[in-house]
Amino acid sequence: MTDLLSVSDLRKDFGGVRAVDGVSFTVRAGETLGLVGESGCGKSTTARLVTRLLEPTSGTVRFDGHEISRYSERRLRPLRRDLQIVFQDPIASLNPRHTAGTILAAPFKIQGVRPPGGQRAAVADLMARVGLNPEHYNRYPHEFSGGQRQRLGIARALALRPKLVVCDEPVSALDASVQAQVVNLLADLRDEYGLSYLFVAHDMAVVRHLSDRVAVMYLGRIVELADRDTLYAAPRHPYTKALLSAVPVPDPALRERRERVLLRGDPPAPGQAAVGCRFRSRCPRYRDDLDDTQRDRCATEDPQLSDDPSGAVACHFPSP
Ligand SMILES: Nc1ncnc2c1ncn2[C@@H]1O[C@H](COP(=O)(O)OP(=O)(O)OP(=O)(O)O)[C@@H](O)[C@H]1O
Repeated sequence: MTDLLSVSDLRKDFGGVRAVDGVSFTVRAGETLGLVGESGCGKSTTARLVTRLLEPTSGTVRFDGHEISRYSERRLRPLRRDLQIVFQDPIASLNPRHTAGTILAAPFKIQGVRPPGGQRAAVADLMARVGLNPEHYNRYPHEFSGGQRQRLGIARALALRPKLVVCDEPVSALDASVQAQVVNLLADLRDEYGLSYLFVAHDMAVVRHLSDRVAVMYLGRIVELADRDTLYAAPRHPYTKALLSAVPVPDPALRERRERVLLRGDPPAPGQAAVGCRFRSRCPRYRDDLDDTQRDRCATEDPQLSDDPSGAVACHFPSP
């Protein structure tokens, strides 16, 4: 599989805050890479850097053969056809004064694309494909429910059949029952159109459902990256373990068996904890399992993401 997106040592500073601090990953053609972590870890910033809604402080973003990290808006425009984003909050990302029809016709207009059967028919097709009633063509965003608005946001992203869709917390603003429907829609559309996703979310269960591989982010860095099944069955980084232990398990029998890892303390502010492992202030392993010599290593040496074929982990003492 070829890499559609390749991100290397990406950094973004906002004033003194280093929101993204040396992130590297790839998304292969046809693949879904999940990017998961707590609020504030830099997921949204990464999504915006990759889609070049933000310009990186340093590092590179290579999309479909183009190194776009310094591209001007004019040079980006033709590539935007193939590189789309779905936002968390469809209310904020849809113009309240435009009808569904106008919103969905915009991508064709902006790119100067004339769909074979005409624009109106193309928009009606799109609406039907994402489960919206094409008769609601003249409705405004506020006349749709939250889930329907997100379907509209997805339809807009898919209008020009992109290669990569960056989904930035696409279901976290929705009710649980609606979340599952939208996640299933994203899965169906991916299979039908052969899409690749960078799927950004804080919810481990949602990420598991869609991803082929998963990257776990903590304070601006990727701390673990592995195949989905490997990561969920045998997490190696103490932070990944903690995130997984917080996933609700519906079956009480399973709940009994699972060891709970409690994270104590707040994460340090981004940009701080520059010396040593940035997770150690909350790390249950550091606190309970390591001897003084081992702890000293965590306190002085910044763990780098290993390049292990079975999965990469940025920890000096990962679980086997
Ligand atoms: N435009 C900005 N100006 C200043 N600081 C910012 C800006 N955008 C993000 N940050 C800071 O960068 C850090 C990472 O934010 P980001 O939104 O990328 O995290 P996140 O993991 O997506 O969290 P959330 O899920 O809450 O959006 C945070 O400390 C945030 O306050």
